[in-house]
Amino acid sequence: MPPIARPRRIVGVSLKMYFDLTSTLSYVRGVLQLDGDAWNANVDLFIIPDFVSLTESQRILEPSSIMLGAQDTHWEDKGAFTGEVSPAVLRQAGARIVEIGHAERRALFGETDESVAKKAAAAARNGLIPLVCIGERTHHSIASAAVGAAIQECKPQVTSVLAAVPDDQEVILAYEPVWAIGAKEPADPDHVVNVTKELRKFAAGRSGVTRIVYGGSAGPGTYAKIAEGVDGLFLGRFAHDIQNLKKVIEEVGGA
Ligand SMILES: O=C(CO)COP(=O)(O)O
Repeated sequence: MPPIARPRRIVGVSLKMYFDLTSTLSYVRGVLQLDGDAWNANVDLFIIPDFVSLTESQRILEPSSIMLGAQDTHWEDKGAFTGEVSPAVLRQAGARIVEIGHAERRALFGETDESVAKKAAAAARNGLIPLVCIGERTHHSIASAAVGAAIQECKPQVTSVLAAVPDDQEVILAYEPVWAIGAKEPADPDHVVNVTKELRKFAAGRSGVTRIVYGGSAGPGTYAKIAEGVDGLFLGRFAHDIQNLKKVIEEVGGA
């Protein structure tokens, strides 16, 4: 059998709630300067600022191929849902991707597999690519047990989402072990490769493109060690320095 073609690689950054409005927009302008033929050929790039910065970010990124994302969505398109943001409005504001179920939202804001699946369906319905964050909460010290435990915890997170979106819907799965987020270093590369190889099997047979990226203290030097398992990286703090982001894009595009 010929090897299964791997999807196009992708790198993304979530700014979470780290920056104020001015810093966010100057970051987005800085990233725009990185857009160029050298890496465009191999890598997709996305940025996820806070909701308020979306429309201005869209104006900045308009001439580029850089995709804009939102950090969350509501599962209904409109109605009496004070404080929530509609996926239809996100699309109108220029978002192409919507992040759903980040570990911080699951831990701090009561996000569940059920709400994540409903949000993924809402994203799909509105022409947005769901970027669904999954990952185990506990770091097992025995490496051999850690992979099985991670798969067990991630399986319902993945399958509930894939059951909720059309088979041909493009999906990005971000494998982010909770214990590796906000840490000094990313998770052990062997662990990431072993877990993501198994996760890919849950999406086998889908007709829609399913990309798997790794997140959790990722930065320059991370991708090469885990390229066997993932299609790219989802960055947090270590992309705040735009030169680091540039290095990562070059590494992912060239690997
Ligand atoms: O949560 C993350 C991306 O969604 C990763 O954040 P850090 O890279 O800052 O750990």
